[in-house]
Amino acid sequence: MLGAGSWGTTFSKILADGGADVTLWARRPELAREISLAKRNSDYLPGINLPPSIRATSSLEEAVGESAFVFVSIPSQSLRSNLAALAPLIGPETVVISLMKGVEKGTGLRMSEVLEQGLGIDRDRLAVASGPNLALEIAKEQPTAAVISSASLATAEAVAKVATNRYFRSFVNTDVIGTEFGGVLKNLIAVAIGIVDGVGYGENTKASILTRGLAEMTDFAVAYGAVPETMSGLAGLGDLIATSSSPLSRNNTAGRLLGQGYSFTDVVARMQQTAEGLASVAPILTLAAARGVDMPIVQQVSQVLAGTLNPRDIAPHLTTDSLEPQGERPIDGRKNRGGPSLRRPFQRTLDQLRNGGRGAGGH
Ligand SMILES: NC(=O)C1=CN([C@@H]2O[C@H](COP(=O)(O)OP(=O)(O)OC[C@H]3O[C@@H](n4cnc5c(N)ncnc54)[C@H](OP(=O)(O)O)[C@@H]3O)[C@@H](O)[C@H]2O)C=CC1
Ligand SMILES: O=C(CO)COP(=O)(O)O
Repeated sequence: MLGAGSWGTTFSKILADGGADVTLWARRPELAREISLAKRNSDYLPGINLPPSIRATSSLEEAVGESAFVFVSIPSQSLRSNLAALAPLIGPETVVISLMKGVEKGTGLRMSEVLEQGLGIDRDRLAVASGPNLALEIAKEQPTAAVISSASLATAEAVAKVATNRYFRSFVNTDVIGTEFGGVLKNLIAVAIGIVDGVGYGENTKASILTRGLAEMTDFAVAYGAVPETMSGLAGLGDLIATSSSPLSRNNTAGRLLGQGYSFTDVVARMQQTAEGLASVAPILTLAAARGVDMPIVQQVSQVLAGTLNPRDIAPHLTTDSLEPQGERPIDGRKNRGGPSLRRPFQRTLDQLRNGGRGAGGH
């Protein structure tokens, strides 16, 4: 496991409790020592006892060793700078799994794409893990599910097998794009929910943003090739609910501080852990513009971050001039407007009545 923050350490516990032999890489030798000797990570998981079998080291070479699986859990924006040192250590059969939920600033690449580029390994040996996975709850062994996704189903299944234990269950899919974007996009909606929470707005506002946020996430992910159903699964809706409703979420917390009137600079200074959503807003809006996807919620989050929109005025679900229920539709990626799911059958019935039962347009 590369990265001894809250998620890397918790995921190491998941793996060790499932019977795997785990070595954790912490870039600070003193943290590696604490984990190895005291079986504690007091910086990131205070009060949690780690499995006795977990070892930690500050040597990347020692951590990777002959491992069959290399999990990566560091902040997204720092991934690329670590790959030059990692690439020569990865064996020809090693499977590399991203636990990260961000896109790279500047390139807009997903983490599995950065890994593919930087390590030069085949997609079939890459996987991503995502889902409603607040680290501290899992570290306390509260029952949780996740999704492991890979272009190769066999790879996803092999990873899911090691990432399953008595309190943690991994499901599989092959929709890497949807699984990965689900984890990125829900962070942005969780920031928006945090903002309105910080302002003091209530459940109607939050439910409106949550619901419209899911539609926005689905439009974006489908435009980039995701399977729509992934957004209504653990990596989409599941993670959106967990992250938007928990004070444990750093993205939600960052949003709440913004809603309380702190500036972006103040929020970053106050956050002791990674809030990925803050760095992903700009690249996601660039990607959305490139495919013509409308993202009013993420747009307004970006304006609050820039200080150009007062958090009290955030109402992204009200920013349309049209009275049509824009984009309102079942979570299947198709809009109702002119779409077949709701309007067509009703239209046909009216036309049939008008035409004496001969159907729309006389057909
Ligand atoms: N925490 C959670 O509940 C979950 C987090 N995730 C994702 O996991 C990823 C990691 O997050 P998380 O563990 O929470 O973050 P934390 O802030 O808790 O930990 C970050 C870790 O990365 C290390 N790190 C920071 N900068 C660098 C760098 N430049 N090079 C190498 N290592 C670095 C830190 O080391 P140091 O201590 O020395 O600074 C620390 O070990 C994120 O993408 C997040 O979205 C996914 C699911 C759940
Ligand atoms: O990804 C997470 C839960 O699934 C963790 O969310 P935060 O990064 O907002 O804490």
